[in-house]
Amino acid sequence: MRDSSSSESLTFMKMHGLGNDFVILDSRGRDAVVTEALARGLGDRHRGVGFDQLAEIRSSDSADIDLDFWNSDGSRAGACGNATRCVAQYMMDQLGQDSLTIRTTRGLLHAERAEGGLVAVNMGHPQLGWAEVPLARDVDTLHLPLAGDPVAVGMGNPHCVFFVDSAESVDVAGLGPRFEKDPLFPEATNVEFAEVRNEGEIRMRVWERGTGITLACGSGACATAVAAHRRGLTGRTVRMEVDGGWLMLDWREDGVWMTGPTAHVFDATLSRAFLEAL
Ligand SMILES: N[C@H](CCC[C@H](N)C(=O)O)C(=O)O
Repeated sequence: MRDSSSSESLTFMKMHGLGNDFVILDSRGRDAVVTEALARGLGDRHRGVGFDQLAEIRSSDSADIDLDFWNSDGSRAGACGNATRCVAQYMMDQLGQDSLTIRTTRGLLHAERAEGGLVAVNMGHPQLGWAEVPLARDVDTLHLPLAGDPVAVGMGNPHCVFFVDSAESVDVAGLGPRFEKDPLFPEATNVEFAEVRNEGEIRMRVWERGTGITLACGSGACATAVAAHRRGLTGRTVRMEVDGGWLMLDWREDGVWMTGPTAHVFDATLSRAFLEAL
């Protein structure tokens, strides 16, 4: 058995979904290896590998796999839609399956192959009540008492969605961190800036909690689609252009489905020296 204090080397995969990039560790059949220090060390793009999220696959007794997520600052993420799709692609290929069940901290998720080599995942029902998001106090999640009149949506992690006239001209780097740590969000929040182009299409840019600007955020795309529909701006199905490409969102009876591409970039091994220096 390997554990985080071991000096053995450690193999990992680098994958991405629309440029939202991940280091993925396959820890099935062994003890979990990820610690906050490992997440932060690996997440350093200069001295480590670099990723938006780290995902660790674990053996499961109630699904095909269990899956845990970390941000590059070492904090835990309760949900990560694009990493879920990437891991689903890897596991379905490895197991020769067309669908996969995944246990995450937010519950059981279902993923499957979609047309054109894409992967779809049901990210579950959105959390629309203030306590579920979570927010610090009882306010209307559809109109938060914050400048810009954003919407709060939980997707297993918190999201604060602003509707803007032009997503391209929003200062995401300036506004993102300001709202990420707003006291209304006791666990901080991911921040989305969405421009509704028409009732079936949205342009969205994102500041992720614990990571910063990313090229795509799957749970953020789901939250944005839910917020737009709740505001009466779109239907239940939308195409969404993020900085890294396009996602399809569909808020169905059984949850919010997200479909998009995945890419497996390389596999590599961390040196003992790197692990020992953590
Ligand atoms: N990139 C991820 C979201 C990570 C969420 C994380 N930043 C947090 O909630 O702390 C996604 O595709 O859903």
